[in-house]
Amino acid sequence: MARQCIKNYLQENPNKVLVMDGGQGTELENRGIKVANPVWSTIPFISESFWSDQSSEDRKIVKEMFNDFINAGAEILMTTTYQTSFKSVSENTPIKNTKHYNELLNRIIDFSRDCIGEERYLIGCIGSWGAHICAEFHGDYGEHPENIDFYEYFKPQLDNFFNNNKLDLIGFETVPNIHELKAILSWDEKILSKPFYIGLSVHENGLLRDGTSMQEVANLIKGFGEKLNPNLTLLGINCVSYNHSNDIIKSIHKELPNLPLIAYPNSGEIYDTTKKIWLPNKNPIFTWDDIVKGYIEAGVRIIGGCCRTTPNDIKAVTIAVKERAKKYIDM
Ligand code: MET
Ligand SMILES: [Zn+2]
Repeated sequence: MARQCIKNYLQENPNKVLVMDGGQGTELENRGIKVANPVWSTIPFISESFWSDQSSEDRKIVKEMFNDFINAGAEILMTTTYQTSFKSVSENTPIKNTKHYNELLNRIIDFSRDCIGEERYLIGCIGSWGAHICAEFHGDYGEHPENIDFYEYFKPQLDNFFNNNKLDLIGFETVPNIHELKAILSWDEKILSKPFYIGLSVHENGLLRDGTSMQEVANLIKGFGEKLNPNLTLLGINCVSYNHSNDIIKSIHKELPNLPLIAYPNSGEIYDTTKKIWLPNKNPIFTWDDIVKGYIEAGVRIIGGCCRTTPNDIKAVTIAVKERAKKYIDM
């Protein structure tokens, strides 16, 4: 059965909350893929044996990851293309021209679609501009972020993703800088020609990583008025602190009460950039049930997990979402 356009689906089913998958990059790492390189979780797809050898170990690992997220309840899953911009790929792999780049993206999308089946939604994941220089968690884009040609950077991936019918939704992830947000919002329906969302990278203190308040973010969006691209389907947060994510979501909902939201926080563990290890979340004051409850009350329509969240986390999200749905029906 053909999938309904996700924007229409969300509008026609106002009480439905979709469960998303978890942090693929870190999950592939957990399963033995060495992702520590500039193209990160794209790495398994770069090797020719992934495509030529049906029994390749990496192929099995990626497939099993998708499978485990689906078994945990995920209804909408992502391509593992966070670090797959043309710039990152062409500077760090043998793929140097747009023809080969498009072949790579098409292969990844075909493979991901095969893994998740026809009935589930597939998100084409695009890491922020800052991702290619590891700036997505501080948002410092240099002295003149207003002069960065964001469109030139994103164009090859946008041209591919927005024209590929196997993708239902495009996700701009971990956007930490207001100039980048402004640029994405300025692209019209000809460029961003199908449903998309923007996942903001927000600090524990509630500000965008570059220091912009959520009120300023909202004013920027409201300022577009009628000119806002109608394909902007959801706004939200990803890879933000698990413990603080409810407050952040509430602050966005307060400013933009009519915009559907998406939220997928990280596991709450802290990455020690010096030692390059994840430190435990010493203070897990909330359960997924608390988190999901708060999200749904604040207009969140898609809930999943980002870095270091596993199929077990997604299982907990699924249970919490189902519990909420039951309560809603009982009311
Ligand atoms: C640094 S946030 C990364 C998000 C990405 N979707 C992943 O987990 O693979
Ligand atoms: Zn993440």
